[in-house]
Amino acid sequence: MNAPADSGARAVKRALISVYDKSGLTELATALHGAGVEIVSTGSTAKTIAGAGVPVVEVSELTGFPECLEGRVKTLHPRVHAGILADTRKDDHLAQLDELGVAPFELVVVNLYPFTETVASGAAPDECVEQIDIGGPSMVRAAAKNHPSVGVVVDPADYPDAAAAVAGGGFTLAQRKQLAAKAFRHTADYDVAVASWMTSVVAPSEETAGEPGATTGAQFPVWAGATWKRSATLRYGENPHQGAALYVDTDAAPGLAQAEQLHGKEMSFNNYTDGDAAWRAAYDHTEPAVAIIKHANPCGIAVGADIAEAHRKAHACDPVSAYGGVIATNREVSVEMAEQVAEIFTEVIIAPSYADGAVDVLSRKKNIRILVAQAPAESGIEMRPVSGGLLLQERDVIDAEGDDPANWTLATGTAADEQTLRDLVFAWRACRAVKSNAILLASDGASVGVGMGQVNRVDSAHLAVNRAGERAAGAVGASDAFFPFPDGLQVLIDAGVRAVVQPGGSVRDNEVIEAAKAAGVTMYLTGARHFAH
Ligand SMILES: NC(=O)c1ncn([C@@H]2O[C@H](COP(=O)(O)O)[C@@H](O)[C@H]2O)c1NC=O
Repeated sequence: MNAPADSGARAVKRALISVYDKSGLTELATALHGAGVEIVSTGSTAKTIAGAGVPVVEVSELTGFPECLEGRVKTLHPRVHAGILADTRKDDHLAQLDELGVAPFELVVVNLYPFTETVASGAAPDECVEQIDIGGPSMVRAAAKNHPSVGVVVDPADYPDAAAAVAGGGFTLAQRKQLAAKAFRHTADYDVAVASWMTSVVAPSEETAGEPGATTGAQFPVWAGATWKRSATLRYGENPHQGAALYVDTDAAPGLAQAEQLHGKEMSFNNYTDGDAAWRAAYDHTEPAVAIIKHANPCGIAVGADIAEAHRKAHACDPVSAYGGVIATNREVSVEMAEQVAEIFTEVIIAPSYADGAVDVLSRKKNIRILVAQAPAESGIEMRPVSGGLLLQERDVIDAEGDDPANWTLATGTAADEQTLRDLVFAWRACRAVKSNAILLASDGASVGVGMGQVNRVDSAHLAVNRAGERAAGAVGASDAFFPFPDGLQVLIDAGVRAVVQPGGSVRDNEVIEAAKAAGVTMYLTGARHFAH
């Protein structure tokens, strides 16, 4: 590959190579040597190169100073850094190099000590500290700053292109800029990992609120850093006039953002937000469960003896709204379920896996997006931007004391029989996925009416009852937060709901409980709340 004359290409005569990850190293060194490049290198990198029969100059020969302090000082020397940082477009820099007897480097190849991997392995703090690379980032940053004169390579995947560029007359200026930007991203990722660990683990702030589940300095450090990598540009955002892209958190456990798409049109912005809500809602249940989501709210959630049954029950909740929905399952999609879904216009289906033949059945619909994803994180910190800042909170998971029916208080009515209690537990879990104010009516392990996103609980109750129709009579109900007045509950009572679960905690709990009592409705108080905004 010959660089065009006006491309700013600079012939590579001398390369500095210092890499922890030795993959592809001998091939690169061989290619550089073949192109007439002199190679200078550190300790074990030099040994690997020499072992491949490629001539190499040890960096200690260049500096006249031994690598010392267990490798803490190898390349941190003016003879190295002057060679990297000289702006060879400038005559006075070249003259100074001459005076100092330093030759410039046109190529720097570095990758860093595996700090993140060492921390993840559970290594002791001293060992982690030893894996904080100092000399490597210094060279990378120096070379990236000096990209008008130097090419910098930090990723073994780029070696073949680098070798080709060198053989073709050197990197173009455009290539050196791209490489420099990648190099600064590499050191930025690295520094964020080190700074996060230092802040959260080595020197956490002392404040603790003391309450169970309360905010502590360790959960919410004085500084929070993360880096995101763009993994897709999207056709548009929430609306067609908004541009949008998908980024993946380089340190987080994989989730929907890393899902593999097996079939269908490109995922849209709204597919991702609905998909995330569906994915999480399905995994709020331990039995085979299906959640069907529209605009981040469930139009059907159900559990079943198998996934096909769960899907039938979830779909039956609100077939009108399920049209064009996003479906998620917490179990493998069976062929039986696939046949059912194939009959319904569905935007996206997300599952942990698909039985043999299920994808073929689903793919009969050209556009349905079929995704395989890893189970969502069971806990962790979630972020929400607000103007001028960011809110961080612990993820709301179904594991609070109040989510276990053993800890519920029977406020009034007869204790629920086994099936009723199962339905109450299901309704309570399903309600977590509904935007507040949330009222969810359920029967036989399936939602039958969902009221969501209203600014008062009475309207949510009306919505749930209207959607349930005749199915409200005999159903159970869950409310994501307490009834502030008896009015919302009364709507459910009037529709024939026979048992209700709610957090309790209103100053008017007595009035609410009295209304249930007067109607002969069983009411459990959980003491836990599941607002979702
Ligand atoms: N301290 C230094 O002067 C220094 N110079 C280069 N390194 C790192 O040493 C590693 C390569 O060492 P070796 O060639 O010995 O395997 C590279 O990951 C490089 O980033 C250094 N190590 C850590 O800071």
